[in-house]
Amino acid sequence: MLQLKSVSHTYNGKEVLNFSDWDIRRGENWLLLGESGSGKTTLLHILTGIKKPTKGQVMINETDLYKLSSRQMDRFRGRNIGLVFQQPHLIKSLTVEENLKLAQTFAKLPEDKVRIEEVLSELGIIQKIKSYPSELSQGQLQRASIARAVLNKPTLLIADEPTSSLDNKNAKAVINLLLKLSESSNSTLIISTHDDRVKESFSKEYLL
Ligand SMILES: Nc1ncnc2c1ncn2[C@@H]1O[C@H](COP(=O)(O)OP(=O)(O)OP(=O)(O)O)[C@@H](O)[C@H]1O
Repeated sequence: MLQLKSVSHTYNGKEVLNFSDWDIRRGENWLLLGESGSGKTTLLHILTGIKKPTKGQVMINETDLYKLSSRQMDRFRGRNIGLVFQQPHLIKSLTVEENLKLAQTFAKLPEDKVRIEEVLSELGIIQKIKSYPSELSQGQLQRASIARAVLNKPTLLIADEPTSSLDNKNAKAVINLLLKLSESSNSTLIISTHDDRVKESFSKEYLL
């Protein structure tokens, strides 16, 4: 479902990052590992349509990502790719529910309150549906941002250092949740991490 072919990226004409080819099948779970500065963030941005690589091709579900127009890209990303960041990126002036509605609107999908309630219940934060991000704990915030990422049932779920700001208990819960959600929707999961607490749950690794 995802192929990375002959991809490299050059910053300022000198910093060259070469990425080995990567072939991911639907439903697989992968860890993206590499030292600081090895290019993990760059690669995640390339995989999610945020950064066009200097060379090479990214195919997701038979779509050549960088052949899409920016409009098509926004729609494709909203429907096919769920992103979880290190720090939850929710809009502070909107409630949890409004943040999720926005994710449906961005993907040009109809507003679906039932789906929003379903996801928040699954993640154990339905009681926070009308709360603002500032009223949530760190663990709840991370779960709200996971809710947003999985809302549109993406075939590819990508998490960039999702556990680094969490304590052991929340880190384990978040990993188990990501594994469970990706399994139940048969989506592919890629997690970039330094976190040893995460490594034991995965067998496939892409090393930078
Ligand atoms: N906008 C930029 N301009 C120039 N060089 C950049 C830019 N962004 C990243 N780099 C360089 O590219 C390399 C890879 O950076 P990247 O952020 O992808 O690494 P990383 O593996 O995510 O690191 P970390 O784990 O520390 O976040 C680094 O040497 C970095 O200095």
